Amino acid sequence: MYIQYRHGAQVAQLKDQLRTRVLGQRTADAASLGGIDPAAKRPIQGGQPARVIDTKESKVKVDRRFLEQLRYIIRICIPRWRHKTTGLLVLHTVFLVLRTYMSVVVARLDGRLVKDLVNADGRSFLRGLLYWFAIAVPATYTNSMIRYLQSKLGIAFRTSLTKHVHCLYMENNTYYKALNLDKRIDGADQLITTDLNRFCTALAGLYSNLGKPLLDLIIFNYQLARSVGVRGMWLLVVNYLVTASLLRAVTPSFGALAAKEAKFEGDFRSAHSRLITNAEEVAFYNGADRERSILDRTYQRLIKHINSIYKIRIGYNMFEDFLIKYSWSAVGLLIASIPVFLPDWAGGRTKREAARLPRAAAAAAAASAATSVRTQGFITNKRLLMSLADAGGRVMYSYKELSELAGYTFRVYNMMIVLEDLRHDRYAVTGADAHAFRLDRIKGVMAVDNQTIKFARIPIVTPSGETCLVKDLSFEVKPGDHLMVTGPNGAGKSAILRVLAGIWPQFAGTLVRPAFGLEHVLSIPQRPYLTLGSLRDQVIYPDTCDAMRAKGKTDADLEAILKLVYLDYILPREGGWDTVKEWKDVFSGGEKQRVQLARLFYHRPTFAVLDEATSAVSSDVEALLYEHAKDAGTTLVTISHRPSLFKYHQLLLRVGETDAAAGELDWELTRIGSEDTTGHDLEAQIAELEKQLQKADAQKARLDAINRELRLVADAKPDVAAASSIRRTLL
Ligand SMILES: Nc1ncnc2c1ncn2[C@@H]1O[C@H](COP(=O)(O)OP(=O)(O)OP(=O)(O)O)[C@@H](O)[C@H]1O
Repeated sequence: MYIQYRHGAQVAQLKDQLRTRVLGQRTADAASLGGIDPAAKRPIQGGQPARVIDTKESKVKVDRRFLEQLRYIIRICIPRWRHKTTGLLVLHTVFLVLRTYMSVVVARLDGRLVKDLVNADGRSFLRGLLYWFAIAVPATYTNSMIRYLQSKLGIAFRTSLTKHVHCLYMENNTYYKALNLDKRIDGADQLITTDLNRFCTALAGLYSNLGKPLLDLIIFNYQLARSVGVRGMWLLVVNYLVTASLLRAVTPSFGALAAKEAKFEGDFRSAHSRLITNAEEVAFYNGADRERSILDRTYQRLIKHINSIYKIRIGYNMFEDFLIKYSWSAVGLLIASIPVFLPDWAGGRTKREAARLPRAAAAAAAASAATSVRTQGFITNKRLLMSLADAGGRVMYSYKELSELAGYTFRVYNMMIVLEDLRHDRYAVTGADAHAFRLDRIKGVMAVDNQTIKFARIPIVTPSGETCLVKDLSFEVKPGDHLMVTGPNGAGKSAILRVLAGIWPQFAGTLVRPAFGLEHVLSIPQRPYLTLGSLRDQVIYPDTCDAMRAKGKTDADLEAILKLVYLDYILPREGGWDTVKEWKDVFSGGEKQRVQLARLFYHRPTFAVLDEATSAVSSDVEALLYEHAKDAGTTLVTISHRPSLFKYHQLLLRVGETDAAAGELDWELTRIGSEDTTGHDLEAQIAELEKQLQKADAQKARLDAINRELRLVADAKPDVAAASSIRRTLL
């Protein structure tokens, strides 16, 4: 019987019969969706444009955009005030203040020690030394706590961000969409593992590298103002302003350079990952030289870029050192000399100390006391100025770090925005105006019926909307109606399954399918997937051991399943269910496929979609597997080129075999056993027989050749036994 659906009527009927739900709207409740939670995993939707992001690294700098991006990320790191990270920040700040206070105390003590030396006051000097050691203990503790808390802050930022990104990445198949449907980010693995870490380290470092010197600047300036007076302070402020504007003018765009470096690092890493994933194939092809040239090329590009950064840094560092180390020291000495040469300009504290000098004493004693007070003041001021120069220097250096942070912020922010877009099915549509199908105009409708898979006028289109592989596809599979899908390579057979699974967009038409869940539909892909974990984990994937026990299944049940797929021998071979190995390297191609089939018997779905899932399994075993699957009550949807599988199915869907250019539909649905498929069956069987006949001819020719050789050998050496032994060997 020939079945060809009438699309319009079919769709109208569908609409009447089924509770439908338009993608992108969550109007139906769980009950009306056949038991699935509407917020649970859904097929991809559309209708909203993606947010426009600027992906040009060259535009990265410390500006308003950077601050907005940073604010966005920090709000994810610290979502509320009563957060663990806030506690860390407060503690870190306390230690930073403590360190600055210690620096002031040390500067004063230093001045006092030198004064005692000049005065030759041994007792006071020894007392001062005692203070010196006493302060060393809390000072060193403070320093190491600052380093510890900085690392803890970095980890806290990273944990919050990684959790957030994992949530975005793993929900609603975003990881698949980032790779296949939207090209705005490349190397998501590098972004999540390396760039995120660099961002967090830079942010935590910046807080202490910028927060501490800023605090130092305030406190030291106040201390200094009391000593060197207002004019001295003005000189200092002018010095800061001039230096800062000079540095800003000459600083290269370190942010853009850092973002580019991170990208090249990502490319280099992914080149290595590709080699690891495809090591066996490369080895078979002897492709080491070709692969090495790819690795070398990506490495060279990275190194060339890093070298150019180093070269840029030579001139910049020279200028920075000249300004901060030498000019600032000279200005510092000038300022420290104010109380000595211009006592009228000095600050209040210096004047008070000068006033306390003994007036009535002898001239020599007065001169000596004045010298010691001046020395103490100078040493204290010099130390404060050195600390100030150090703090100012660090603030200036931080500008470079801030620029680099801008680079990492740019990459992390863009990744988050894209992932968020993809999670909500917002795609970047490039040059798609010319296409009939667009990701931002998805009109597909989906309904849930646990006993049906039904396509009604659904076009099978590549995700970009560029190529329509199958036009207005319509078919229906009910339990027991096993369907086989055939067609030439690249016709779009697997694409049909991708639309069914909701990982490719359904641009139009109506899809009726069971709720999402492996007990309803299990898809077994072309390339077997083996997960990290024990042998048991391979069979029950994606369930965990606890989930398996909760379902009331035991290891004995799993053993029975292994028997069904003729894999029971692997249990003793691999050392039991708890053995953990890199299973993709342990199993042969056929074994991998049979492990995948074991999952089918474990989950026992209503429908199983097998995409060339038995291509590496021998025909006799394949036949038994199909029989077992059908006995288990699973309805099969098989993609295969093997005519030998026809007999296990009721329906045959052929795609890509008609002349689509002539306006015909490029698919055809027939019932197996009907006149049409019988013809197809016969053709396939004739082709198979012809192939075998050709083989027989080749074997006969080989036999003749061997007999001729033997005759020659027998003529030369008439030893019949030897000749027959040679014959056995040759055959
Ligand atoms: N992510 C993608 N983006 C764009 N085009 C794609 C994508 N994935 C596959 N295609 C294209 O879609 C077409 C159909 O692919 P599909 O995997 O469905 O073929 P198939 O009929 O299953 O072929 P085969 O028998 O070789 O497995 C191919 O031409 C392929 O290049």
